Amino acid sequence: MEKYDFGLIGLGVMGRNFILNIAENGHTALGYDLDEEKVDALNKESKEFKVKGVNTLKDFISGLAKPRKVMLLVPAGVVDKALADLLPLLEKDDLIIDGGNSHPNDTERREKEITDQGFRYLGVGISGGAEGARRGPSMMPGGDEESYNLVKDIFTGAAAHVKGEACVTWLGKGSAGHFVKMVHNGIEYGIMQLISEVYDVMKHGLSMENPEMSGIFSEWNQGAVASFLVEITADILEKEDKKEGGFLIDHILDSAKQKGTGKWTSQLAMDFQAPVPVIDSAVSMRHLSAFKTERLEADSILKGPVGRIDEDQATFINKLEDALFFGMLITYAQGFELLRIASEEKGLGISLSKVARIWRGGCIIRSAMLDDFMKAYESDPQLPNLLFDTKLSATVNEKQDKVRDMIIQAVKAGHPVPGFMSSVGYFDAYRSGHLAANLIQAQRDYFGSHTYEREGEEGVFHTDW
Ligand SMILES: NC(=O)C1=CN([C@@H]2O[C@H](COP(=O)(O)OP(=O)(O)OC[C@H]3O[C@@H](n4cnc5c(N)ncnc54)[C@H](OP(=O)(O)O)[C@@H]3O)[C@@H](O)[C@H]2O)C=CC1
Ligand SMILES: O=C(CO)[C@H](O)[C@H](O)COP(=O)(O)O
Repeated sequence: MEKYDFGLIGLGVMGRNFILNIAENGHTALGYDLDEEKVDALNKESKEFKVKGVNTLKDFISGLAKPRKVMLLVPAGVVDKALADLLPLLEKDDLIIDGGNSHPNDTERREKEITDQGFRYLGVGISGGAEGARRGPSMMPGGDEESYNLVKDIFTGAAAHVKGEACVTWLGKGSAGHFVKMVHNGIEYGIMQLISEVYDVMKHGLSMENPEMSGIFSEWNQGAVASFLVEITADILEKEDKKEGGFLIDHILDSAKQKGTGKWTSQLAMDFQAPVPVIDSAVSMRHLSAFKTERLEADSILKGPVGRIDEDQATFINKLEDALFFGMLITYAQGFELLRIASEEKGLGISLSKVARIWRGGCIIRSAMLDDFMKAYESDPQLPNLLFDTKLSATVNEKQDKVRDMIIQAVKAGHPVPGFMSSVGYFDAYRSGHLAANLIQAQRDYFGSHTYEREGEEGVFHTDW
């Protein structure tokens, strides 16, 4: 019986597309899913590609060439169960790859448990949604490098390519891959929040119609903020609603769901004491959006302006574009700084230039800016923050006036722009040689005798206030 090169468990949105991508690149691949319909659907593809779907784990395992290479693409909550079913059927040196969005702490625990039993384990982040999985995602592998080399060719063929370079590279030990994917998603939350604030101000502050907004986003997608998320926003805004007429966007409930990766980013950033306020505010805004009933009630009690922006539309739109550039750059800067801090503390050895390189294509946060980030980290791998790069700092310095002005006008007119406010607040705090934390030290000592440090003196002090 023919043995297959690669096995995939979970033939849903990502798994089905990824297995076809692998097969299209000349590898034979075997798929398994609990859902028989998904297995049948895969078998319908077998005329075109060397793929096959099977209904039992036993057939799946016996059909794979040794050492087996098995990737899981199942929801985070069922990974342990899927592993418990799988492990008893495997043999020493078989490789298990978790390709889903797993929490980095879970990946570390699983890597230890699984390698202790003689198997190999990789935690690999994959980004790009259904289309990326099918045509070329960005892939973020972490774990033992020797194990990665077993699937390096398969992954390199499947990944997106930018300027001839594959958007995949081994990122570091342990949870490095899943940590990078988690931060990717945190940045994704931040940029989505900023774009939604722009949309809100355009719609309610400038009274713009959907096709007009779509046109602006399309135009922006040719410039400094060119990115996948800006591109799809242009598409979304012009989509008509087949059910009730008008535009689909106007029929969608203003209450966003989440699977949790943005929240994990904020939680772990807190653990590492890495400031990521744009991401935090994006996570909070998703929570606030879900308070629909409460918000409707508050709308009748809490009064404020919901007014027009009093500036010429073209001038204000130009400010919005610069604000989006500024906010996006700050969001990336926060994400990269979190990666730097966590990588150092955990000893993961993540190269930030490699991260920027593999995020340039295939993934949800791909954008024109990533080329500059890659160059910044290539010229100085020790860069503490992207804002220290000469070119990037000059750009934010130049754009900040327009961002401030945009925020002032949006706030005066009563439109919520917490993502942008967080980006400027972070920028102003980060560039402050003196923050007001001296007062916080004094207050802590006043109420709790926590002591304080003095400027230019060693040691700690306490005052009987
Ligand atoms: N969708 C996306 O855009 C992206 C998703 N991801 C991540 O990829 C992973 C997979 O996501 P996605 O493809 O969207 O999920 P789906 O829910 O679409 O697919 C998961 C599939 O796995 C099956 N499954 C669940 N448990 C088992 C098991 N023990 N054995 C075999 N099959 C099982 C499910 O079957 P059933 O439905 O019957 O339970 C389902 O068909 C997740 O971690 C997700 O966060 C990452 C990037 C993008
Ligand atoms: O990983 C992804 C994209 O990169 C997934 O689409 C993820 O599910 C998005 O996160 P959330 O559901 O929390 O919005």
